[in-house]
Amino acid sequence: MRDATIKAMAGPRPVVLSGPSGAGKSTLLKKLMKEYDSVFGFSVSHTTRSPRPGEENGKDYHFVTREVMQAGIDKGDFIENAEFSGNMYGTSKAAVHDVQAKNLICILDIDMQGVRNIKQTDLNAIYISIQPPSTEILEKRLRDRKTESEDSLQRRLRAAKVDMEFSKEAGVFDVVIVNDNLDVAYGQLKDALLEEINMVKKTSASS
Ligand SMILES: Nc1nc2c(ncn2[C@@H]2O[C@H](COP(=O)(O)OP(=O)(O)O)[C@@H](O)[C@H]2O)c(=O)[nH]1
Ligand SMILES: Nc1ncnc2c1ncn2[C@@H]1O[C@H](COP(=O)(O)OP(=O)(O)O)[C@@H](O)[C@H]1O
Repeated sequence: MRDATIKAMAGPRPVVLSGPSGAGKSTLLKKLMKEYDSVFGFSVSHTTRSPRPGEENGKDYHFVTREVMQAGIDKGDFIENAEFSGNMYGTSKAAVHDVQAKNLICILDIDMQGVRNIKQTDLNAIYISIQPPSTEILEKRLRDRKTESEDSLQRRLRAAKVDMEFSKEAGVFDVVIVNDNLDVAYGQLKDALLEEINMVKKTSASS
């Protein structure tokens, strides 16, 4: 077990969303948080990448330098961390604690290294993979998003190929959702989480 302190704070089971960059994780997650704002809370990761237009420090990510991030890792502040496409990303213990302290379902948006590492903890998460319909569609969505340089785009597409294979490994994900039509994919995501959503709603109604 990598971290035993998290368990003491345990509320409802956390949800891990993973999948290739551009598969639609943020889009689906934002829809879910909007519809169920009193049910889900987002685990705000740290990253060394630069903010995109519209991204807010402390809301989308904690945007930090490599030095600050490494110091936090060395201090033991992180549950997991990974290098993705030339940048560092990581989930701090505080990010998960903050959400669980509010008795909300904690959602983590992390890459496949994060999935492997979170599986070693006692977080007892639900693992959901969001996949694109094809690599061609993924590339088009990433290009249309206009957030990446050509180099960053190519790195993400290379990582996507590995991620798409990883999603097929037996026993890793509880649910794999192919995000073709957004409304259909969103419906599948809600279905996968229905039990947890109802549990949180019942608990908050009775308290
Ligand atoms: N391991 C890990 N991966 C993360 C974390 N935060 C974000 N990621 C992943 O890092 C990758 C890149 O994220 P980002 O730069 O926001 O790009 P995007 O996925 O294309 O929107 C995605 O696969 C995220 O799921 C984290 O705290 N830990
Ligand atoms: N089902 C879908 N159909 C068409 N475009 C989509 C769909 N889902 C997401 N997108 C678009 O694809 C791009 C990548 O989605 P995003 O949520 O940023 O992916 P991720 O968070 O997995 O990197 C965004 O521009 C988003 O608006």
